[in-house]
Amino acid sequence: MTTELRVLDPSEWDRWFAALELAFGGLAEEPEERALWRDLTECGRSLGVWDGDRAVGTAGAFSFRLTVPGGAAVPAAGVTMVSVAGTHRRRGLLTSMMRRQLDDVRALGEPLAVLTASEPVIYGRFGYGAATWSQRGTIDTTRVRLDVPAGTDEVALRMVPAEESTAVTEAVYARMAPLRPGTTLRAPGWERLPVLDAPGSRNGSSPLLCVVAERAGEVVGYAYYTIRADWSWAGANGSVGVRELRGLDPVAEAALWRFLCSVDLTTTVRFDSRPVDDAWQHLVSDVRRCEPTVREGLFARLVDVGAALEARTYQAPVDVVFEVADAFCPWNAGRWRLSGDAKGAVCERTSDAADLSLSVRELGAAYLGGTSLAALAGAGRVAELREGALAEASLAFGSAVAPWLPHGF
Ligand SMILES: CC(=O)SCCNC(=O)CCNC(=O)[C@H](O)C(C)(C)COP(=O)(O)OP(=O)(O)OC[C@H]1O[C@@H](n2cnc3c(N)ncnc32)[C@H](O)[C@@H]1OP(=O)(O)O
Repeated sequence: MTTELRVLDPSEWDRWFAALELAFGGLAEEPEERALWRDLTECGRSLGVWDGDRAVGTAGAFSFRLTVPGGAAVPAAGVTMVSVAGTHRRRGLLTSMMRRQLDDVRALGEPLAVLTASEPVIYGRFGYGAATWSQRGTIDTTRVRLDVPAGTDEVALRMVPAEESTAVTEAVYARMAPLRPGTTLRAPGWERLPVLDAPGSRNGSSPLLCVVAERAGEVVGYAYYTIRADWSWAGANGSVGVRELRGLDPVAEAALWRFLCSVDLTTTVRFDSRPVDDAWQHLVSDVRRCEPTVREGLFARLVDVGAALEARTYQAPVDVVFEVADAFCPWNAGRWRLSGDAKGAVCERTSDAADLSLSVRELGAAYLGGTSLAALAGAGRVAELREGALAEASLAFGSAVAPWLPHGF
């Protein structure tokens, strides 16, 4: 078998994307969604593996900026659209694309690469660690009350056609993006993602709906949602599905939750992706009944350990030497001294004795403050070589606001 790995030429996009669709189960994306991904694909940094004129491997990268603890927006490669044809799997094609991609990311000077995984087992070997967590739940609105804060009645709610909503909702998104680590800053074009609404993807739900929250004429939040009607002999049993909900302050957010929990003829509100520290858990009278469950969201990979660790701040003073193992990107391997606090940090090579030993995968997991170094040490994945260093670093790496990825890519 002879295959060629090369940068994607825009004229090859259809064949390249069809290979991706086949690897993901063979269903073609809805035309609206396909067009969006076509427009967003950065061909110059997308890779294809070709067997003759057949695409057998695909891997893309978006030029993101990602909020990190402290609020900086750090350049990050958003790894995406990865696939290998069933006829060519387990022969190292993925490994060859990951090799080329991480070399390219390094050459571009992006300190981070991030991705969401179809299967979490795939990417650890390439140095990616699970860095953010996401929560789903179902509020049974027939049994669960919402206790909203004072002032909620002063928030006015207005329905806006989803297709006309993005100027308003993106402005809210942009104001909130620096506040939560793990959030991508949305470049032009990405505003189409939250309002994708192909009829073929609705699965019996309504078209996408948008409600905007306002106080004294100012927009203070929004929610995108759908309604699925359902009737039984006992009456209406419909369900609200929350796609996005964002309030600039707690009262605005509570007003949106209250609205969604009181949609007529529905008995449940379902959501698939909320931060693990989200306020809804404290608004409801019975969180247990909402059956919250958590899973990993964004995986992070430090492509340049020094630059990445300097780009964020630390919530407590820290001065530790890491012994980093990184077989896939050996330029990161060795000892690094990190000295920092809430104002900034320096991370440089050192020959001093190591305080903590770990692989770059654990550093990626801990990087955004959503996975604790102490917890990783509890699983044997971080070794403490100086007493006290683990507690010091684990505290410093934490984040007052849980990191969270608000949308897929
Ligand atoms: C960011 C994203 O886009 S996530 C989307 C990922 N894509 C998919 O899930 C689509 C369906 N799957 C596929 O296309 C392929 O199976 C891929 C891309 C996951 C793997 O491609 P391959 O070319 O077969 O991987 P490759 O041969 O380089 O394997 C590298 C190693 O990973 C292991 N591996 C690869 N995929 C998997 C998997 N799904 N589960 C467990 N191990 C895996 C291989 O066994 C191999 O291990 P080894 O180094 O110990 O021998």
